[in-house]
Amino acid sequence: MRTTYLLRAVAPLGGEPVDVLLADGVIAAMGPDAAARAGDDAVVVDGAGLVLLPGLVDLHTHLREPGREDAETVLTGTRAAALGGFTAVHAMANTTPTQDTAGVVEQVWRLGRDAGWVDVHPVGAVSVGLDGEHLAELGAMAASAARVRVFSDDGKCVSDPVLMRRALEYTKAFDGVVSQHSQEPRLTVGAQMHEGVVSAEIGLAGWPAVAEEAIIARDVLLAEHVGSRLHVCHLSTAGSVEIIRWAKSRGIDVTAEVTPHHLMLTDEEARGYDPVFKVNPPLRTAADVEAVRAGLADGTIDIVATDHAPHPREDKDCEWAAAAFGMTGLETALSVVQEAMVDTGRMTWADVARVLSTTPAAIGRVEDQGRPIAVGEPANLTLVNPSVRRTVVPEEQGTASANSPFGGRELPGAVVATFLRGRATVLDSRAQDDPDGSQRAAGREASA
Ligand SMILES: NC(=O)N[C@@H](CC(=O)O)C(=O)O
Ligand SMILES: [Zn+2]
Ligand SMILES: [Zn+2]
Repeated sequence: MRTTYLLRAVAPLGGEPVDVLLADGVIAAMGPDAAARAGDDAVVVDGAGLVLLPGLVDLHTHLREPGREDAETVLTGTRAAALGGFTAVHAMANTTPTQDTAGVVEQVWRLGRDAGWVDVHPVGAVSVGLDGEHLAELGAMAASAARVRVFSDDGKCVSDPVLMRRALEYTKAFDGVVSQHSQEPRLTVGAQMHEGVVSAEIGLAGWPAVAEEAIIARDVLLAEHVGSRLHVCHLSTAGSVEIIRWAKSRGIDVTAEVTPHHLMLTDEEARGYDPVFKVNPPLRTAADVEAVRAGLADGTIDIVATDHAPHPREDKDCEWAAAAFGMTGLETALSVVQEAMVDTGRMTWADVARVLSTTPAAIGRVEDQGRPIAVGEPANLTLVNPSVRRTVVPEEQGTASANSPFGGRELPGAVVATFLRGRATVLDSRAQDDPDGSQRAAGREASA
């Protein structure tokens, strides 16, 4: 028997409070009907003051399995995702072995299904072993059980324009999209942080904005020439926002993402030489932060994606130059977006639903996520309390790694509950462990 939930007086997209009944994996009723139809055994959630959002969808997560289970596994990473309010994640391809064949993407997809915390959509590599030279079997990954639609060599740039052109051409056949990590490799040899005043003062090799912008400019022109769609990963500079704005005004089919950390943090953080702030692309200037916030608010930037990049202690607790690039983000993303965009009056909760759920689902061609909050829709939902503040303690998070750049900071908002097809993966802000997997199995049957 599956649990039903009566959410009392929750505010869909921050609007008027209403009762919502979740039963049999779907939104069964809304309004006065909901309480009337709830049975005596329904679990009642007091939702006064809480915002109900469609379950969040991340287009850019590193789950690290297979190969770096010391940093994260599909199980720990997807539990972290559920705690962050996500109901689906796209798992990046830079695993070991690389997610460049139907076999490997199916393995990751199965691990995600068996874990049951969120839906896992593996990203397929563009090139074999991310070698940047040989096109991977994109069609076989698309046709596999994992139904791959997003392809990326993320971590590395598809810098060869001929390979990029071929990938853009091939993905058209199955409505896929190439998600580019825009980093001109020759302009960033040995780069450690944003190239600017701070890098000059503290003596770290710079990663110039033009290394990102040159690739984005090239790729939007290639996408126009080939007539295919393009997605730009973790855009980080004011110039990149300008190029995307221009491309969209020309009718080029391009979408772009920004990470929570690029919406909040600047290169000033590097002054303490703490590698927790070392990331690709690097934290930029305050002017860049303002530009990406403006770009997200006006729709030039389509989505927020976490680029959750867990690393074990030994790869981060070392000198800056030796440390790995990347920071965790699944469990702070919504709070950072609230602080940077909602509490500043630049976006509404409906906008948050668009940039963290509806549009990422659309870009990834995920049909049962990012849906309207309406009767009959699958109950993939997130319940948020925007009125609380909490201090981030990386060691207490669900992720297996502690490299959060927000450790020790106070952020607004908390995920109270996450529902995946009507089943609570998170309730009272706690992960709902289900050791025998019975509820998860029930959820799967209902969704099949
Ligand atoms: N963002 C990062 O700094 N690191 C990512 C790779 C990537 O997203 O480019 C990782 O895999 O660790
Ligand atoms: Zn990247
Ligand atoms: Zn990444």
